[in-house]
Amino acid sequence: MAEIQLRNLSKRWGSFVGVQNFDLTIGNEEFLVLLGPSGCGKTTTMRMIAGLEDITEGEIIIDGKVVNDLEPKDRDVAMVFQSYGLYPHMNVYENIRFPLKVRKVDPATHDERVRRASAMVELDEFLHRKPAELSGGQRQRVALARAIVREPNVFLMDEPLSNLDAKLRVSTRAQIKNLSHELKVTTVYVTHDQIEAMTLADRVVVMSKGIVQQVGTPTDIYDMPANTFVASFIGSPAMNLVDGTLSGGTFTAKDIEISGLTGPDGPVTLGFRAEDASVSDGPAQVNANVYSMELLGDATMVTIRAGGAMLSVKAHKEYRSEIGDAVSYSVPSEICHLFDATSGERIGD
Ligand SMILES: Nc1ncnc2c1ncn2[C@@H]1O[C@H](COP(=O)(O)OP(=O)(O)OP(=O)(O)O)[C@@H](O)[C@H]1O
Repeated sequence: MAEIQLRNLSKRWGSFVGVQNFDLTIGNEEFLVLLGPSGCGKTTTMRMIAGLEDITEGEIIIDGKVVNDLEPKDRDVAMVFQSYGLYPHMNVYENIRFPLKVRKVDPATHDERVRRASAMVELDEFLHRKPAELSGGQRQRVALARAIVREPNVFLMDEPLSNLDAKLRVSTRAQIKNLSHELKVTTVYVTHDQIEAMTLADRVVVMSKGIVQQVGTPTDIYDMPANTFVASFIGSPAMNLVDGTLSGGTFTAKDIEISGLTGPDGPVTLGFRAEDASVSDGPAQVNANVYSMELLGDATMVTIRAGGAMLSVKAHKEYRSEIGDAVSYSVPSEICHLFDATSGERIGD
């Protein structure tokens, strides 16, 4: 159990900024996900917490103690990486036991601890196997068990699912969620996959170019993106964004007119989610021609080009039309988000 305080944390290599002024308290037992595109500074932040990367500026405080100068081994954090880092010559049992030996934990307790950790990730039947005799998912579970067996104060997980195929990723994700519920260990989890972030996190930190863009619960981030970067990074498909002009509460762009909005007159970016709008037979706010139509099984995604942007709406699964057909979208003002045209920052609630 641990609270982690990151106080104005920065990392620079020469003039290149990897992470800038990261300031956040991670609560005891919280599952925090660092989310962002490749190169945004997620791994660097995690490596600073682990003690694998020097800090240029700022402080890391774990349970009230500044750990900036502590060696990784003295920080009581366990890491799980995307490459499993298993020892090929050791069987599963010995791989899981290894951290206990290194840390000189009382040998009398090893067997019970290894068996408890391996049971948690359902590896009981594979203890005698070598890593080469395991599937990718099983190897990743050995890596998880090896972190669990230490009973650390903090788990740090860096894209632990990225080497697994899509199906295995979903089941292992559920297992991590279940484990974190059972173990109640403060966890920092790095991913570029927004679905992983949304499903696992108590809170998500969205990062871009070394800078924190928004911190919030998955619902906060989905429903109230702080800026156009977050809006376009979260959700599948991403939020529709279109540039236009707001005047007296009415947004206009080519083929689009939406009234009843609140915001200052002038250029703005309007956003709405595909599932919040609908294809309309009656009077509608967006009128254009179908650019593409994709059958998703549970819905039909209809995309048009309007206002210089591609805009998608989820229609009923039985909806059909042809490319080029005229189509209308109903986009009520209540589902719309407004962003400053220059800074991309959210306007109002
Ligand atoms: N030792 C280093 N020297 C110089 N630049 C570095 C070094 N390590 C990382 N960087 C740079 O810092 C930035 C952040 O890297 P980081 O690994 O934290 O990104 P990330 O968000 O984890 O990306 P990914 O998802 O690809 O792992 C990148 O632009 C990277 O090239």
